[in-house]
Amino acid sequence: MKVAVIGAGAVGTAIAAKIVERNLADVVLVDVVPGLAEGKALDILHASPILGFTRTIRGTTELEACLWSELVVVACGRTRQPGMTREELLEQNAATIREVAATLRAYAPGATVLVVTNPLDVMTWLVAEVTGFPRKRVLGMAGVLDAARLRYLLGQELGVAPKDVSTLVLGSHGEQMLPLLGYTFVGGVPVKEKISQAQWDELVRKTREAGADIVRLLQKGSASYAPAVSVVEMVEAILLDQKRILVASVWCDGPYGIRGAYLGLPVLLGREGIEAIQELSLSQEELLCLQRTAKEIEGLFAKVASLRA
Ligand SMILES: NC(=O)c1ccc[n+]([C@@H]2O[C@H](COP(=O)([O-])OP(=O)(O)OC[C@H]3O[C@@H](n4cnc5c(N)ncnc54)[C@H](O)[C@@H]3O)[C@@H](O)[C@H]2O)c1
Repeated sequence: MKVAVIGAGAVGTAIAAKIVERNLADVVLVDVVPGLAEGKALDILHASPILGFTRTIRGTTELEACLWSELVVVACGRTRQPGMTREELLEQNAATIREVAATLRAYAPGATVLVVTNPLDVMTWLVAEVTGFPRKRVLGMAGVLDAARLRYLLGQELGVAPKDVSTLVLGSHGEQMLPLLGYTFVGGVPVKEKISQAQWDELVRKTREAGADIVRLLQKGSASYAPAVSVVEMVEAILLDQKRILVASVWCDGPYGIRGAYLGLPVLLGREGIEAIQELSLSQEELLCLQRTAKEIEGLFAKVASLRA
């Protein structure tokens, strides 16, 4: 099994390391900076005697090395600077993603592509547009991370292990993310029975700002460890055909009254990529929020398309 990880920065390198550590697949790590991916790959391989993994990893500057990969993780491009929104990365990252996607179309035509690059939903759409791959094979990671951040915060608030908190965060990876109070449970008990609306609102605010808080603290670069772990959760679900139900940025053309947008929805994830979109029962307000978000993301598609003209 071969996985290509494009971008040997903070996120891409952590993803590559976790894939081989878990013996999920052999990895090709690609970066445009000479020596970077090769150096990172060697560093990871030197851990193999201690961690006991047997999968290999190779670093290269050649995008063509993704040849016949079954899964490609796209984690290249710019990160936010303090004070920036993810959307402000659109122009710079669109050019990079176009180039990468054109290579994938030629060299990895059977691959499932998992996008990490921001702004997430629109970059995922761009990969689908340029590759022309069936849309069930092009998806993005954000909802797993946003839910993990909310689960952590709820665990802290209630003094329980974050692992025992479950939740769903739909919509976009940004200001418009939609955490679902009615689908949030602590040890199987609805969280509504444990916290007030004001507490919930505050935790949602902190979740929305979690990425920006890390950017501000780091001053250079953005979150990488939890994003990488979130991506590998999805990689595992795909490679091992686990039929997990996870939130991914996916092409929605009908469900939730949304026609023609990439945004975060719960899906059944397996070897075929997106095997189904789960339709949840939402309040009128939640549904409207999701539909409004889809419209905003569609606006970004148009903006990317105009950049090309
Ligand atoms: N979806 C999410 O939840 C999420 C979370 C964290 C980061 N991100 C995004 O992931 C991206 C990567 O983040 P990072 O922290 O690893 O950034 P980074 O700056 O550490 O690494 C990015 C790497 O991409 C490489 N690159 C640029 N153009 C390339 C190309 N054409 N081919 C191959 N490599 C290329 C750069 O040389 C660099 O090494 C950013 O856009 C960031 O905003 C998304």
